[in-house]
Amino acid sequence: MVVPSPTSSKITSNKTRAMGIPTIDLSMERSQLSQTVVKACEEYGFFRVVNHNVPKEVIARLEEEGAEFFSKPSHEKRRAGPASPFGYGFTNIGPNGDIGDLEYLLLHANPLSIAQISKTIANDSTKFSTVVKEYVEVVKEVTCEILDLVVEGLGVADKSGLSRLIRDFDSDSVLRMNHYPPLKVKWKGNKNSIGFGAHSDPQMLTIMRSNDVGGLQIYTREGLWLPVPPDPTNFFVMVGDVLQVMTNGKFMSVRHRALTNTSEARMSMIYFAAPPLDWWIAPLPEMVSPPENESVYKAFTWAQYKEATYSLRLGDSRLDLFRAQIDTHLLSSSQSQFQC
Ligand SMILES: C=C1C[C@]23C[C@@]1(O)CC[C@H]2[C@@]12CC[C@H](O)[C@@](C)(C(=O)O1)[C@H]2[C@@H]3C(=O)O
Ligand SMILES: O=C(O)CCC(=O)C(=O)O
Ligand SMILES: [Fe+2]
Repeated sequence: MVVPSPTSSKITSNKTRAMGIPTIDLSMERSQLSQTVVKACEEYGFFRVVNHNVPKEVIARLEEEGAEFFSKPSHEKRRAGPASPFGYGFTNIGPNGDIGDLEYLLLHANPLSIAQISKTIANDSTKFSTVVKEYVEVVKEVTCEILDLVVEGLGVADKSGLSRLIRDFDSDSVLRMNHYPPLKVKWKGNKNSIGFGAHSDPQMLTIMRSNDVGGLQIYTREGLWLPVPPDPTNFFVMVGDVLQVMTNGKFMSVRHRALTNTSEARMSMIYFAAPPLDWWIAPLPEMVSPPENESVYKAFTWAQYKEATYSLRLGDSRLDLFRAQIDTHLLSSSQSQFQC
């Protein structure tokens, strides 16, 4: 069932409804669950997941490894950088001049890559690598369960068509740990800064959690930035650009950003589920039938989409470049108004 989060007001009208954060209880009866997941993806592109069965020890172990790494002196952390794209990064986000008040670790989710990069990150690289792999495995399962529910709710014939891409050994999924230190300068009143600027995630689905410090905001269809109350024991799920294309625009990737907190450090861990690089992305057959439901997007590989993503700024709207009929005005306005 889509229900308001405990911190949001009771859903009563269309206006207040938009203000709530939908919560999906994974222990619910399956047919109802799949419909609810589809509804949340369609209406918000964002929801909280509870009763996910991920052992809290797995989360705690990664949290501990992250905290240990980020507490090291800068010169030690820099040995794991620069993030191009994988490794340790700070202030710079991506290759095109985007900046934010954060430091991060960006890792490919493939077990061999994790083992390799861990050597540059931790003194006990075997422990670090084991903890990261364990987290990736459990969060991948949650992702696949959600994707199977999506497929079921949409009435797609190939029941594991989406999750198979994420389970594939060559899946291009990544794991990111962001650390937002508290502001050094204390302002009168509350003055937050931008930790991670507004954007949508390019992949299929994003599964994130953070410690008990707020900062994440999502951009609602009503044009408001909605703060997401932190929930360290549960996950937040976001529709990414690839799922928008695969559903032919029925789902829309959600814009979001992270603000820093003035007094407390925030740490988030985010799994971005992506298909293999050579996978062709196009609307699912059921999303373009009957035939008058034409595809809104051209087909492209994930590698092509990534290339476009990395050639643009964080807040730019890359999907416009892959529309079946490109409006010339969209080409020039793919430089987004959402930069901040
Ligand atoms: C500025 C950039 C960083 C980013 C690649 C990009 O060129 C545009 C998208 C950014 C993003 C956002 C979601 C994920 O955090 C990320 C890893 C991704 O796949 O796309 C980052 C990229 C990055 O930090 O490398
Ligand atoms: O750290 C966060 O809460 C959000 C970061 C984010 O959106 C990203 O890394 O893509
Ligand atoms: Fe993001």
